[in-house]
Amino acid sequence: MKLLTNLIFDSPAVSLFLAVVSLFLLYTFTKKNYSRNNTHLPPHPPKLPFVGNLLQIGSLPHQSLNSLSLKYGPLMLVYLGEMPYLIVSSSDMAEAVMRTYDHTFATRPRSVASEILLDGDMAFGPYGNIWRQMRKICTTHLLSSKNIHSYKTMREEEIGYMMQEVKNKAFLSNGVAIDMSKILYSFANNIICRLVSGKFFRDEGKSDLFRGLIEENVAILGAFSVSDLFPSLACLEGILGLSGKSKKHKIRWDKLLDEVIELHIQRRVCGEDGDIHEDFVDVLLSLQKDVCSHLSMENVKGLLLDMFAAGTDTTYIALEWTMAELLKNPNIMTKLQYEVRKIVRQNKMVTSKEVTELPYLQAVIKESLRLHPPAPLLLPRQSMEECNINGYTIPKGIRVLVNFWAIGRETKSWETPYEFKPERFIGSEVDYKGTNFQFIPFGAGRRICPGMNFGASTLELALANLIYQFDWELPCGTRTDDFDMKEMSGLTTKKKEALRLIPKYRTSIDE
Ligand code: HEM
Repeated sequence: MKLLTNLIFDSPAVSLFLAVVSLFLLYTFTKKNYSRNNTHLPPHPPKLPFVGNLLQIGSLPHQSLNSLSLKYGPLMLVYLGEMPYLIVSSSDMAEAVMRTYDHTFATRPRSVASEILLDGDMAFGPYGNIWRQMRKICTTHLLSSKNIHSYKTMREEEIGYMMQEVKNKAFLSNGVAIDMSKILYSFANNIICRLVSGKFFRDEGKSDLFRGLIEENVAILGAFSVSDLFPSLACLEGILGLSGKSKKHKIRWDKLLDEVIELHIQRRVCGEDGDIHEDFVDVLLSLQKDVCSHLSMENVKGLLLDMFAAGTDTTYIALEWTMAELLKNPNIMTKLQYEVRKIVRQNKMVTSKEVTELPYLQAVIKESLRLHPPAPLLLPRQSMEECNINGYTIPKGIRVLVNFWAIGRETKSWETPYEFKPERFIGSEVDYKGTNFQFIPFGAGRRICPGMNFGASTLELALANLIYQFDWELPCGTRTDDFDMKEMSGLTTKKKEALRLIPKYRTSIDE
């Protein structure tokens, strides 16, 4: 989540902005706020007028919020500009929000960018009938267990392409480290584009176009616009805010999605069927024809955009961190390679079926998601009515951030929480399905990630093949202790430095 601090310091309009801030300081002193009206609100750190607690939030908000919550408790208020946010930082409080009061917190706050870019979508859309209908389509027609199984061949094919790319780059680089972040990003991007639009995206130049648009999406959706945090400055949105950028970006998406949809319509009319399986565009177009369907073309495009935005970064980031942890912990890498190579003896590639027989691999992925959740603050929620949690009044309309990064490090749930120790998941019932609130990398409740099973299967198969087919080394001169594990802030949290590794292809699997 791009911080306002970034917004202020990066913006060319910084001076104008600060001048306006000073003028409004006086105004906000007199402005009524939640804390003066209600004494039962959760505690909050001391705040400055107008900017609230913004200056206490560093470039990695989940880490700053974790430090504040250790002082002010697992349910605290933080003022980001004029807007109060409820920060949830323990498994108990997460359970209260996402199970006990699941319905109360089932909606999402709208931001300037999501309002423009994702009008009619599901992931950032308000809770209600349209969301329910889209969610049903998503879980029964697009990402059901049956469908996920049917995407097996496509997933294996895309992993095959990635393996070939690593092999080629390893050959050409002649023992020099290659940029694995780039390769993993392309893989995650290709698999989501293929899932959503079939092979269309591979047409001339389209792959790069999709990639650029998705990257821009994540950047825009992860940034706060001025009026998101300072509603009293809404009049300055046009000059300082994100709305202009979001509108331009939306036009580019519309053009591309119209083209994808038109091509799918024509293909149906001509009776062509290039892909063995229907892709998401095909499914959504069929459903739209249903007389009972209230799915507008905006909803179809919104759902397609959701898949691109929610599926690409998360998958790539999870793979990037898992590989980084394995290189940092060579004993764990050896143990994992032993497990995979023992089961998979005959094949050139690990198959989806074989992955189900690899408990240590699954433990490694869970441990990586615990320490490095791709979405450390999940996606924001908003309360639809007032409620009472732990003796505190939670007002209607308040925005909520569940800090899973902090929950994954809670000492009451996790022994030596900062250590990468996959063994903790062996023989443990703790899973990410949304019922164990100490482990919710995919969220929980009615807004839980509908791509969880698809995402997890992709991670498992990709990782199994990466470590089955290759041995991996750090760049020459880098020791495991020096290996950079810093995070970079955004809607999702990737590695700050690109993951550069030396892959050594195991020629024995060709024999
Ligand atoms: C490692 C992979 C992934 C992770 C860690 C992840 C994580 C998340 C999280 C934390 C949320 C918010 C849940 C909440 O508010 O409780 C979410 C929502 C969502 N995710 Fe994922 N996700 C992943 C992969 C995917 C994939 C592959 C897709 C689609 C193909 C997807 C589609 C969505 C959608 C559409 C939502 C919004 C759901 C709603 O608001 O009803 N995700 N995801």
